[in-house]
Parts: sequence; structure tokens; C-alpha cells
Amino acid sequence: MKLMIDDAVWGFNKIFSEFGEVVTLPGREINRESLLDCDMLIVRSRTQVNQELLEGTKISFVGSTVAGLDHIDESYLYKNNIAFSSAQGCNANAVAEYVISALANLAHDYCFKLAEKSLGIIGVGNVGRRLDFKAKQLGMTTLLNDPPREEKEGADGFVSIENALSADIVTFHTPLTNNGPYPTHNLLGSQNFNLITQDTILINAARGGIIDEAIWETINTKANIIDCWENEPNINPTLQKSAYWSTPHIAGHSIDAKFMGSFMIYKELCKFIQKPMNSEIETLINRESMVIEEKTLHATLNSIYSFKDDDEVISDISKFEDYRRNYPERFEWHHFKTQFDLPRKNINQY
Ligand SMILES: NC(=O)c1ccc[n+]([C@@H]2O[C@H](COP(=O)([O-])OP(=O)(O)OC[C@H]3O[C@@H](n4cnc5c(N)ncnc54)[C@H](O)[C@@H]3O)[C@@H](O)[C@H]2O)c1
Ligand SMILES: O=C(O)[C@H](O)[C@H](O)COP(=O)(O)O
Repeated sequence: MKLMIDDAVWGFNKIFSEFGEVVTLPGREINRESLLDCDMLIVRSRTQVNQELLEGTKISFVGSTVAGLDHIDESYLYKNNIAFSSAQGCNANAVAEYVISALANLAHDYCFKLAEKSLGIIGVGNVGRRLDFKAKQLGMTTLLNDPPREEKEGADGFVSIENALSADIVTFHTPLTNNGPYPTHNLLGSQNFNLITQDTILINAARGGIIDEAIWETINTKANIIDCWENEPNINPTLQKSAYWSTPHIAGHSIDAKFMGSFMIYKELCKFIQKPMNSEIETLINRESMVIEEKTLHATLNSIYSFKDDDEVISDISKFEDYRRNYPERFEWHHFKTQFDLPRKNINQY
């Protein structure tokens, strides 16, 4: 068997070589010709998986080791009996930790208390739930907007998008969709950007295109935290300069998240070819606990990982893609023994 794997897939050799010959390319360079003698395809978000890529190949399994799905034509795969698995939730905790780190830095630099602020979360799935849980542990008031969930689960606990946009801090965690009952392209756009004021902190760690950047760059906000951009890696320089933090789409790029994305697809591939799992794979991340002596939330989180460094690197926008492909090792909070009592994972969520 021959597998084509995006070379940004974490541990691709250690994890997938037991299935057969592994060949790799940067995700953006995987094309139909490179797949002609391959049986399986393992990607991240940089490969557009559709008819143009797969027609005439013998690919029978596609694994996407990330949470987003906007790079996958799922209906094409289904119609052509190509098995598909993705890693929903693999990096949700990483993104929630990124947002809390941003809020801790903003609270420190703008001299406010998080417990006195409201947080509007638009999209309350794997990321949004974890963020809601952590923010509440820090005393914040959260306003949750998620019409698809509201439709299924009832209105209790949810608010309108207009209400969520009135929060002190507004953060988006929806997929990027252009159709269906609740499309998210320009979810914050000409129809409602008037609800964003000069006191609003606005965060996009979901997908470029959910917030209309042509309007965003003209609006005065209190602060912009931007991890996901339209037209990556050729991001909007005006917005980049406006941002308190501008980062190169790395909110979900902890080592834990990258491993989990690969491990989730490994398990699905074992099921697909009915092969028993190699139990050693699960223990590939066994980092010993590290001690952080800092006493405040802000100092503790910056000791764990300094996102400010990521922001500074992409002040030179040309470094966007190369930096994310060679991103520094970042471990999630549970690897650390901290003086400050950090919001921990809620085991009921996982
Ligand atoms: N920056 C990063 O590194 C990073 C990492 C992980 C995920 N993401 C992005 O964030 C998105 C969310 O991630 P997730 O794991 O929470 O996905 P998820 O599918 O678990 O949650 C998405 C939630 O959005 C809701 N939703 C859909 N349309 C909506 C709308 N119009 N208004 C409000 N809510 C809506 C869904 O009902 C769902 O609850 C992903 O699709 C991906 O594009 C980015
Ligand atoms: O979709 C996701 O899970 C995230 O956006 C993730 O950061 C994508 O990772 P990439 O494919 O850009 O490495």
C-alpha cells in the first residue's frame, strides 16, 4: 500500500509507516499527478480534496488530521465511495488556551479584570464549549450564540448573534460555510458590523472570511486578535498592523493537538483496513511535567508559551507560511505544574 501524506502531518513516519510506503509533499503541492499510484491520502487543511485532485486516482481513504472541513468536498468523497475521516476536536483545547492567553495579556496591558467582562462566543462546538468552560472559571460572563445547536437543543443558554456581538469581547469559533441554513461567510459583515464599537475586543481564530476584512480594517475597535485570515498566506497588511496580536493560523498548533489529529486518523485507518492498533502510538507524547513559578495568570501563560513572539515574527508577512510549517514546540497547560490555578479541562467535555 502507498500513502501520500502532507509533510506537516505530525509524526507521519512514526505513525503511518506501518501501513505501507509513505511519500510526503507540502500540503499545497499535493496534486492529482502525485497521487496516481497512491492508495491513501492523509492531509491537513492546506490540500483542497475534491474531484480535481482525486478523479482517476485509486485513493480509497482520505484522512484529514485537522478540525476544519472547508478544504474537503465531502459529497464528492461520499458519491465516489472514498472513505473519509477527520479529526474533529483534536485541537479545540489548544485554541481555547490561545484565546484565554490573549485575554490574559489584554487584561494586563489594558488594566481590566476578566471577571468584569463579557465574552460573546459565536460557534459553541468543540472549541466554543471549552472556551466557555475556561472563561467562566475566570469569572467571565459568557454569551453563547449557536443557531444550529439552538435549533436542536432549544433556546436555553443561547443568545442571538446581535446579543453576542454586544459583549465586551467577541470571538468566532464557527466553520467557514457558504450555504445551508446558517452560512458563516461574512457572519460579521455589513449587516451587523455597526454593533462592534471602539470598546469591543474582536477575535478570529476560526477561519478567514467569517469576518468581512474589508469592513474590519476600517473599524476602530479596542483590540483585534487575528489568527485566521482571508487569502492566507497573503494576509491583509492593514489589519495585520492594526492587530494587538496577529498570528499565522497557529491557535490549534500545540504539539498535543497535532499529535491528536494524527492519532485520531491513525485509529480510523486501522479500522478501515481492519488492522489492530499499535498501542505504543498513544504514548508518543510523554513530556514530563514542567514547573512554572509565576504568580499571575498573565505571567504564567506567557511562561508556558509566548504568542507575542508569533505576532512579532509575522510583522514580516512573507514569513507567514514558513513560520507555521516550522512552528516552535508548544505544549498545552496540563503539562505544567503552576502556582496560579489555571482553568483545567472539564473531563465531562471529552
Ligand atoms: N485557528 C486554528 O488553528 C483552528 C483550530 C481549530 C479549528 N479552527 C476552526 O474553528 C472552527 C470551529 O472549530 P470546532 O472544533 O469548534 O468545530 P465544531 O464543528 O465542533 O463547532 C462549530 C460550531 O459552530 C456552530 N455553527 C455553525 N454555523 C454557525 C453559525 N452560522 N452561527 C453560529 N454558530 C454556528 C456549529 O453548530 C458548531 O457548534 C473549525 O471549523 C475550524 O475552521 C481553527
Ligand atoms: O482546521 C483546523 O483544525 C485548524 O485551522 C488547523 O490549524 C489547520 O492546521 P493546518 O492545516 O493549517 O496546519
